[in-house]
Amino acid sequence: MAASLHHSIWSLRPLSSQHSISGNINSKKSISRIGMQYGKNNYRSESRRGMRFQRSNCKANSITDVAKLYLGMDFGTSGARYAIIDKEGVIHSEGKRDYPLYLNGDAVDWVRSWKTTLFSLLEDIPVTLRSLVASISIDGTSATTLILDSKTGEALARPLLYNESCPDALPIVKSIAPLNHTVCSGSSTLCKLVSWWTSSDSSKESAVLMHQSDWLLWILHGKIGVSDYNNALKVGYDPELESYPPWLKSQPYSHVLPTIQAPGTIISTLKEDIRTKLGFPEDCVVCTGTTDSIAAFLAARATQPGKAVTSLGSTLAIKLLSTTRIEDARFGVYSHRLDDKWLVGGASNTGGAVLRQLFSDEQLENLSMQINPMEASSLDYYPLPAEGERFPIADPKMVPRLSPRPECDAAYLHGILESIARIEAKGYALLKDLGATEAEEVFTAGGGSKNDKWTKIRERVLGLPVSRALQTEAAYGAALLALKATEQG
Ligand SMILES: Nc1ncnc2c1ncn2[C@@H]1O[C@H](COP(=O)(O)OP(=O)(O)O)[C@@H](O)[C@H]1O
Ligand SMILES: O=C(CO)[C@H](O)[C@H](O)COP(=O)(O)O
Repeated sequence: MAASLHHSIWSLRPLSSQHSISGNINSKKSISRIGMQYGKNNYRSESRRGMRFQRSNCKANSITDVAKLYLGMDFGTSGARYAIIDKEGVIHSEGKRDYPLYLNGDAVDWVRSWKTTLFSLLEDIPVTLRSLVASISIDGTSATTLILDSKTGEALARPLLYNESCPDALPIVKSIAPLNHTVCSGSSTLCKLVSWWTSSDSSKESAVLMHQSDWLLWILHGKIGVSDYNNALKVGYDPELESYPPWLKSQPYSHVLPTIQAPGTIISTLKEDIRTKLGFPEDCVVCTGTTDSIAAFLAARATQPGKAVTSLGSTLAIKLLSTTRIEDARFGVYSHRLDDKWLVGGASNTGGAVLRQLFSDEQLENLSMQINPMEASSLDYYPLPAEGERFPIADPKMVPRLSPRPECDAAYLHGILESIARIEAKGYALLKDLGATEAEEVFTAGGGSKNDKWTKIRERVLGLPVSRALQTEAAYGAALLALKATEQG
């Protein structure tokens, strides 16, 4: 790999040797260096301005003992979260917000929803902690694409989400990119850019492309058009060359591409007006982010090749630490850079979004209790929330398969969980077949990680040790990025 112009952001100090705790964790125990300990999260769910928010604050014995804190924010598929840690990785506060629904005609006004959520979460942070925050980072959903006017900051088109596809642009992208390159997928950021470029009649000379987390960070630091080499992978940036490849730089829209830094690179201080209004310190810096599933991997602190993290959120994203880089758009397989190694994997549209269409979280918990995870389900589904799949089958026309539905809901859920586990197993087998380091252990992040029965089903189907990561929230990984940025200076 080319000598890195980017500092090594991935050699995060392992803050603890233990990566996971098996079994169902319903509380986080942490004895910090300042003798602070907090047990079960005291989530208080309050309604404020009609939006549900949850906050958990550990009560520091002596807050003045904490020199500096680090804020990570995760803008996932169904909601956003924050985590505030100290340099030992002890959590001082966490919070969560569902996205408020704003409509712009028939379309969801995501720009307004995400911006509202950003400031709601910042305001949810206890004022006493805000004054100690030294650095902020944000992760977002990968390939969620915004195109803005770099002069005004106004959006030139509606955001295109991570799982939206622009098949119209695929033939053009395939004609310029290498065979089976990561961008050769309808849901790639480059397909979204080319689709806009070829169809929009808005002004193009001052356009700039940003990903969801880049855009949220821009609101905080004010330097438009800056991204990171994880988010930029799917627009065609080459993290090994540390540049856009010649076949992309020669395109008429190359001026729209953002400048790239390593994840966790300080961009600027927090904007004055936000800082003074919300009570953050003068030296609070904002740094580049990453994608949500990479932040989840960072949170798990898996550092050896063969270790993997499956993010069981609204989607199923798998990340395997490998010494070899692989990519094949025919199957939706690509490699993100992780210092001198590669995070190989892909993201399926299966996952929690399908479960949420059928069951409430409470029903999931109750029905799961009735499942015997050591018994294989004979039901064979391909659970998708809608038409389209990205990995391990890259088919934008793939239709969900969720029938026949048995009378018993517990049996139905068992079949769905087992079918999702089979997709996960197929994904890991595909990575091995394509030459990646073989998976030897899987940690789990995301909302599905709390389901102990599902963990056991997955362990049986994958034939590998599967456990819940010690930290299951991507926001924790983003906070580690913010911490790392300040250590790099
Ligand atoms: N007990 C459970 N078993 C399985 N899945 C669950 C359970 N509780 C919540 N989930 C799923 O977790 C998902 C939310 O996880 P989360 O990581 O917050 O998603 P995202 O960040 O992608 O929005 C929901 O789709 C929900 O169906
Ligand atoms: O499914 C998703 C949303 O949660 C994203 O696609 C996920 O971020 C996977 O993308 P990447 O592997 O680039 O992080």
